[in-house]
Amino acid sequence: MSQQSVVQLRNVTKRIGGKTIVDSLSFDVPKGEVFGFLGPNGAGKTTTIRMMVGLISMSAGEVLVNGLSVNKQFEQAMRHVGAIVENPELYKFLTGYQNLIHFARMIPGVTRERIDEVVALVKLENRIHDKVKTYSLGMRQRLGVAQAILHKPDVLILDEPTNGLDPEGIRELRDYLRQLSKEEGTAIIVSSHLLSEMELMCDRVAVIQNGKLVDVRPVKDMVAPASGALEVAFVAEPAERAAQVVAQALPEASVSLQPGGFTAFVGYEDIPGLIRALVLADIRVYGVKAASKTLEDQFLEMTRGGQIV
Ligand SMILES: Nc1ncnc2c1ncn2[C@@H]1O[C@H](COP(=O)(O)OP(=O)(O)OP(=O)(O)O)[C@@H](O)[C@H]1O
Repeated sequence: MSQQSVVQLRNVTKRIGGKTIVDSLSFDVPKGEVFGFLGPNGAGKTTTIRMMVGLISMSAGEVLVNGLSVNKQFEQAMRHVGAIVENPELYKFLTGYQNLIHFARMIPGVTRERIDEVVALVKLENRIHDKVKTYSLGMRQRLGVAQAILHKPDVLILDEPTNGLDPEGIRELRDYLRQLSKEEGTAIIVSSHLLSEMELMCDRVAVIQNGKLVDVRPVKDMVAPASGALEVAFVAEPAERAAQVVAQALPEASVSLQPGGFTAFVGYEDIPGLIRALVLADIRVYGVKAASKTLEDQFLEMTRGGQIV
């Protein structure tokens, strides 16, 4: 992944009626990254996104898109941005394809080939010539994304894109957003209050609460600690002897006995060897699973007491 930043937020602040709703947010999003903007309801995600796309003004700070200031060079900056902030505007009595042709007319240089390309990217080939009124919510949203990326933006910004989608729709969204970041190098910023989705969809996540940035971290660091050691729970009998076998095989594993088994801090690559050592020592192994904190646990800790929906 290139480290070139497509989007830069510098101390972005929004005050409304003496209340600070977004408080000096700063982060960078590089090319090709899927970046999650995670926070409980009312944290300030939508307000931040609205400032990023120039729908509302900032009280202080700056947003740069490819180095262009959203404040001072709005039109040039927006040429590199695709966004769905409110529901995408679609003509329900036209087909998906007719909708795309309509929007393409407003953007110089969009060819029929590009339209076919975006239709394939969002996997609407089979239904693109049907009327939008027959589309499911997920399909409408895909058409919205197709429309937002017609001009090959360097960044695509989606506010709560999974809202109202069923699990299948969420999985599809995740797949084509990943593909878009990979194939077109598009930086993607998605907001959500749903942790499990961010974990699967994003490379990095920024956690925001009460308008403040609590943390920005690669998802893989949230799932596995930086040392590479995972806390793994073994269900094994007899537990005491099992714990001894592991402690002998891996003295640094800090094994602790639990009812019906034990937990140990081990490298991912150590797990098969440990299972083998246990089996060779005639230990009955019933289960092995990661016991590291989930992203959800960490998020709850970070936003202690925040309203999570
Ligand atoms: N125009 C406004 N006037 C007063 N308060 C506002 C205004 N716009 C937003 N707020 C407040 O700012 C806070 C942040 O709102 P925002 O919609 O950005 O949060 P969010 O993180 O997107 O939440 P949600 O997930 O509920 O959309 C909320 O407390 C909201 O009530």
